[in-house]
Amino acid sequence: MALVESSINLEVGKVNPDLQKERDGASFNPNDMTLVLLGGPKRAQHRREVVRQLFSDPVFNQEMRYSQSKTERYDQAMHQSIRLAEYMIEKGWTDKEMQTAAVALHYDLATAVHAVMFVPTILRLATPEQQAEWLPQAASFKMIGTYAQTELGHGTNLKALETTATYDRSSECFIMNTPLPSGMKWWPGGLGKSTTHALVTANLIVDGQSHGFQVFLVQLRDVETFEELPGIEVGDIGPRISVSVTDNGYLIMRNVKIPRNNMLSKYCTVTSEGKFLRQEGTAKSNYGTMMMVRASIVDLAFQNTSQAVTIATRYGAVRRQSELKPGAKEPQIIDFVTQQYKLIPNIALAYGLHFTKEYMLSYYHQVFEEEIQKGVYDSVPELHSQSCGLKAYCTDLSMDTVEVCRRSCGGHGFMMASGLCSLLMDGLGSVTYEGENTVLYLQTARFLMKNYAAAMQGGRTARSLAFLTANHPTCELLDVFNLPQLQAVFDVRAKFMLECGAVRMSESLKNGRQQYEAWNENSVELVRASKAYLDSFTAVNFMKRVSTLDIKPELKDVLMKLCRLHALHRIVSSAEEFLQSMAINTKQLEDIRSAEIKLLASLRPDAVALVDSFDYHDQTLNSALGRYDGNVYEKMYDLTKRNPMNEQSVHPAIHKYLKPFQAKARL
Ligand SMILES: CCCCCCCC(=O)SCCNC(=O)CCNC(=O)[C@H](O)C(C)(C)COP(=O)(O)OP(=O)(O)OC[C@H]1O[C@@H](n2cnc3c(N)ncnc32)[C@H](O)[C@@H]1OP(=O)(O)O
Ligand SMILES: Cc1cc2nc3c(=O)[nH]c(=O)nc-3n(C[C@H](O)[C@H](O)[C@H](O)COP(=O)(O)OP(=O)(O)OC[C@H]3O[C@@H](n4cnc5c(N)ncnc54)[C@H](O)[C@@H]3O)c2cc1C
Repeated sequence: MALVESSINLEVGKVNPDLQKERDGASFNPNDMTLVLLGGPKRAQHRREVVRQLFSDPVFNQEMRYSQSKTERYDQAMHQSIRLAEYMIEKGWTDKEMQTAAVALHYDLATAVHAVMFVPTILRLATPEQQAEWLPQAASFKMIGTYAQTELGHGTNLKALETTATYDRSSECFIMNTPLPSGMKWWPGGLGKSTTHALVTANLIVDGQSHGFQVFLVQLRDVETFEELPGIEVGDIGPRISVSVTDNGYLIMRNVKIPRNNMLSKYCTVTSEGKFLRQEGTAKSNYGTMMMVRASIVDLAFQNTSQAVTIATRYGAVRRQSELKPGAKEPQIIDFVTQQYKLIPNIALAYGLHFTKEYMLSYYHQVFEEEIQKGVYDSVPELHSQSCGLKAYCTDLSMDTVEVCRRSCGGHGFMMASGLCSLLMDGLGSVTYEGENTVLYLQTARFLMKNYAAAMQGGRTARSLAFLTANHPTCELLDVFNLPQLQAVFDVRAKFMLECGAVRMSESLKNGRQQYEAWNENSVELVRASKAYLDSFTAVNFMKRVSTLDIKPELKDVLMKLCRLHALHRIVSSAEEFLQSMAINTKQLEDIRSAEIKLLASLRPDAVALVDSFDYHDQTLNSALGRYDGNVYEKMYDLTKRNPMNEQSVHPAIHKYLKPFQAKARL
C-alpha cells in the first residue's frame, strides 16, 4: 500500500500501469488544480479529512450498495443519518462538515430533505421565537421534517394547490384539510417513513377569504412511537425509477388542528382576532426556499458531471480494445478520437459547471445574506431568473453527460458496479424536482423578454444582460481561440435568439392574440432563447473566471484550453443558431470544428490528471471502472464473487421448479 498524501484516496495499492503512465505524463500536478477548485490548501485539507474520516467508518461503507434491496438500503440510509448526528455530538461536526459528508454520500440519507429543505425553510421563514422553539428539536432529531408542497394534482402550478388551512378563531388554531384525491401531498422526500413533521404549504383561509399559500408546521407522527397522529394518513408512494433510498411519500390530513403559532410568520401572520398581516414587499417570500434549493442543484449538477467524467476517463485509460495501428498492441480506448470526443468536451463542461456553481452560490448568498437582510429586493428577479435557468440548463447537460459517459464504457457501463447507472437514475430526478425544467426555462424567458423590451426602449437591463445593449459587429471571429471574440459570438447569438422570441411575441399580439395565447404559441422559441442566454452566460462566466485566476502557468494553460474547448463545443452543438444569427459563417464553423479536434489532441495527455483533480474518494464514486488505482477487472471479479446471486452454487429455484418437472417428465 502506498500513501498518497496529495489525493483524497490515502492508501492506494499497485496502480494499473496505463493509468500510472497517464499520471506521469501530465503537464501539471493534479493536487495543485484541486487546491484551485476547492479554494486553497486549508479548505482542501479540511474536505479530505472529513471525507476520509467518514469512509473509515464501516457504517458509511458503500461497497455492497448495488446489491442491497430497497429495505436494506433504507436501513443503511437511516443508520448513516443517525451516525452523522452522532458525529455532531461526538466530533463537534457543524453544518459545514455535514454538508461535505452529505455530498460525499450523494445525499443517500433518510433525512436528506430534513437537512436540505426543512431546516433551511425554518431559518428563512420562521420568526426568531419559532426558530428558538423548533431548531433545537430539529438539530437533535426529536423533530425530523420534510417539505410538503407538491400535490397529486398539482406540482408546478402553486396557485392551484388545494390543501387548506382554515383559521378557527374560537380555538386559535388552523384546521388542515386535504381535498381528495388531487389535493393529497405527493412526493415529499422522507414523508413515507422517516419524518415526524412536515412543512406543509396550504391555502390560508380566514373568514372564507383566501390569502394564497402559506407554510405551516404540521406534526405527522408521535415522536416516541412514530405512529400516525389522529387525522393524519401517510405512506410511501411506491417504486420509482431511481434506486435511491428516499422514501418519497403521500399525506392526507382530515381536520387536523394545529396551533396558530405553527404558521411560519417571519413575513406574514394571522393575529388571534383573525387579521392577516403581511410585511410590504414580501409577496414572494414563500418562494425563497425554492430559489435556495435551485441554486444548490446547480452544484449537484456539477457533482454528477464531474463524477461521471472521472469514472469514464479513468476507464478509458485502463481499457484496451480493438486495433488502431495494424498489428500493434490493442490501444487504450481513450486513444480513439471518437472516444476523446465523448470524454474531453465533457471534462471541459465539468470545469465550466464548477465555475457556474461557484457563481450561482455566491450570487445567492450575496442577495440573501446581504441585500435582502437590509430590505433591498432589487436583485431578486434576476436571482430568480438565473436560479431557475441555471438549474434547468445545468441538470439537462449533466444528465446528457452521465449517459454519454455510461455508453462510453461499453457493456460494463450497463453494470451497477460502473457507478454510472446510479448517477444516471438518481440524477434524473433533478430535471423534474424543484421545478420541471421546461417550466423553469420559461420563467427565465419571462425575465429575458422584459429586459429585452427595456433595452429596446433605451432603458436599463439587469447585470447579466448587458450584452443586449452592446454593439457587436457580426462575423468578427478572426481567431477561433480568441476569448473576447468568442464571447462576442455567444452574445450575438443570444441577442438574436432573444430578438426572435420578442419579434414573434409582438407579431402574435399584433395578430390579435391575448398575451397568454401569444406566450403559449411562441413558447418553443422562448425556451430556445433562454437556453441561448444560459449557454452564453455559462461559457462567458467560464472564460472570465479563468482569465482572472492568478495561478501557476501550467494550470492556467490547461484551464484556458478547457474554456476554449467548452466554447467551441457549445457552438458546434447549436451550430444552426450561430449560423442563423450570423454570429459565425460556414467557413468559421469549419474552422471551429477543426480547432475542436486539435484541442482534443492537446488535452488528451492531461485527461486523467484533469479528472483526478476533482479529488473524489473511491467510495463516493463507488465504481469498479473509475477506481483511483485503475484495477478494474480485479474489482469487478471481487464484487461478482460477493454478489448474493452467487452465494449458493445451485439456486433453490432449480430444486423448486426444474427438478420436479424433470422428475415428472421422466415418468
Ligand atoms: C438534494 C435535492 C433535494 C431536492 C428535493 C426536491 C424538493 C421539491 O421538489 S419541492 C417542490 C418544488 N416545487 C416547485 O419548484 C414548483 C415549481 N413552480 C413554481 O416555482 C411556480 O409556480 C412558478 C415559478 C412556475 C410560477 O409562479 P407563479 O407565482 O405561479 O406564477 P408567475 O405568474 O409565473 O410568477 C409571478 C411572479 O413571481 C415571480 N416569481 C416566481 N417564483 C419566484 C421566486 N422563487 N422568487 C422570486 N420571484 C418569483 C415571477 O418572476 C413573476 O414575476 P413578474 O410578475 O414580475 O414577472
Ligand atoms: C425525485 C423527486 C423528488 C421530489 N421531492 C419533492 C419534495 O421533497 N417536496 C415536494 O413538495 N415535491 C417534491 N417533488 C415534486 C416536484 O417538485 C414536482 O414533480 C415538480 O415540481 C414538477 O411538477 P409536476 O410533477 O406537477 O409536473 P407537471 O407540471 O405536471 O409537468 C408535466 C408536463 O407539463 C409541462 N408543463 C406544466 N406546466 C407548464 C407550463 N406552465 N408551461 C409549459 N409546460 C408546462 C411540463 O413541462 C411537463 O412536460 C419531487 C419530485 C421528484 C421526481
